[in-house]
Amino acid sequence: MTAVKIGVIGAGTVAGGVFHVLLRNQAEITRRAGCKLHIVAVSSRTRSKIDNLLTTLNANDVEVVADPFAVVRNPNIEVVCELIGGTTLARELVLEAIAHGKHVVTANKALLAVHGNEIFAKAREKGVIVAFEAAVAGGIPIIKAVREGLSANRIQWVSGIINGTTNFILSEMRSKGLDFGTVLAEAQRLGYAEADPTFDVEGVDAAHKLTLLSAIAFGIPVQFDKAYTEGITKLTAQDIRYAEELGYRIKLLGITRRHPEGVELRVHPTLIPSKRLIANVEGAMNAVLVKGDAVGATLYYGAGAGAEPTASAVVADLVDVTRLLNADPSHRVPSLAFQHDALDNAPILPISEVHTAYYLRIRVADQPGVLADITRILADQQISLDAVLQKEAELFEPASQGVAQTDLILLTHQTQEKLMNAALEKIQALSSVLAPVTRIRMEELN
Ligand SMILES: NC(=O)c1ccc[n+]([C@@H]2O[C@H](COP(=O)([O-])OP(=O)(O)OC[C@H]3O[C@@H](n4cnc5c(N)ncnc54)[C@H](O)[C@@H]3O)[C@@H](O)[C@H]2O)c1
Ligand SMILES: N[C@@H](CCO)C(=O)O
Ligand code: NA
Repeated sequence: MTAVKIGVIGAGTVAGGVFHVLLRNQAEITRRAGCKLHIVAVSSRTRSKIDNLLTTLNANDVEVVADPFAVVRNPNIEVVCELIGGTTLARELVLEAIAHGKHVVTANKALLAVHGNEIFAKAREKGVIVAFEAAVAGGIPIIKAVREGLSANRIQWVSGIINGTTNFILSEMRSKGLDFGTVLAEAQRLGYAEADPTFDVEGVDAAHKLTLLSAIAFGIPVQFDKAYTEGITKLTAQDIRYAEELGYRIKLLGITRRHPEGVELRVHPTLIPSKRLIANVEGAMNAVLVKGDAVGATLYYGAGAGAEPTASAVVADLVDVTRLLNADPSHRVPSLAFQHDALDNAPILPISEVHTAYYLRIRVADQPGVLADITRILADQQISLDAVLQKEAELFEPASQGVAQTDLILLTHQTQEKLMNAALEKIQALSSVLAPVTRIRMEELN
């Protein structure tokens, strides 16, 4: 075999990166793969941009087609690279490619988090590979690390910054004092954001990736519908500042942890001690901590979004597929790391069952007894405090009759979320509590 024939679907940010990386490093990649990786066709909705790219790269032998089904049904193509995103057309195309006996490489975490069980099952039936390194933490080879490098371990938990857009937004808000909208627009311009950026800022993209990480870490089916998902849109500059004063950074963290009674699967803003390495991951960079019983804690860091970092993972998968083209399917690494008939049916725990510590910001009337009322309610739920901070009193607007108000910041020890919910309901009902209580979860990550 002198070349493996690849069809690319989509001609956006990641596809552009794939063309650049593959053509620039063609000789080096061929030496690794054992034969040339040849893109024979690309499907694009529009012509001018892809034509310009191919001309610039002197890749005039690549056929440009409008219909993506012409790629997946092309008998000449052995590997389909799905880079359009979304879960409807992408699902049809990937299933059609598999039905035609083609291997698939995809960067599409939404597709696999939602339809992964179906897609992996069909791929197994047809004896083809569905590779997805680019779908989680962009260029960081985290899928390979967890699925292959840590296969001796009983993995205890995985926790990570796995959305570049939100990490970029939080970093820029904290360090430059920029507002949310300005930074989001910049993340979109830089090609980090999803086609629908609410997937980024509401934590959905991170939950897609966490679902895949959880599946390969614990050998469970993908269960995105059971993930707890909270984004960064309600975070205020004030909370970012208070956290900083207390020695913490706020990051959008994905956390999946195994317990005897089930698996935690949650994405939410999280206070992390500033001294932790992961708290200092800035911009669109990602970092994933994986704790195994034998290896201990391991940390993987790198670019989580952007054209060429993501292309790095896509092309690595293309090399893997090429090396395995003639291998017996039973010798391949299983899609979800564990043998398909050995998956665990451990339940995903509802967020109300999760144990964590909390940062609470409570806007109160600055009068005697308020703190005592709040701490009594917390004590009634067996919640103990780690720290209390009272900000300087300020005056209400004139309409509020000049009542002094202040922010109480409380850091609690670990408790169960349902106990905290019960306490917060009572705290919120106090007449001295003047605004909705802000609650942000905290993790020590050790
Ligand atoms: N941008 C990143 O940093 C990044 C990183 C990791 C994974 N991903 C994933 O990679 C995939 C592609 O992302 P992107 O950033 O390149 O997106 P993009 O919007 O830049 O590109 C998507 C391409 O698909 C094409 N497309 C969309 N719908 C189509 C349709 N119905 N028919 C034909 N073409 C269609 C678009 O025209 C565009 O060319 C997504 O699944 C995304 O989640 C992106
Ligand atoms: N929108 C995603 C792209 C990488 O998956 C992010 O910002 O992380
Ligand atoms: Na990756």
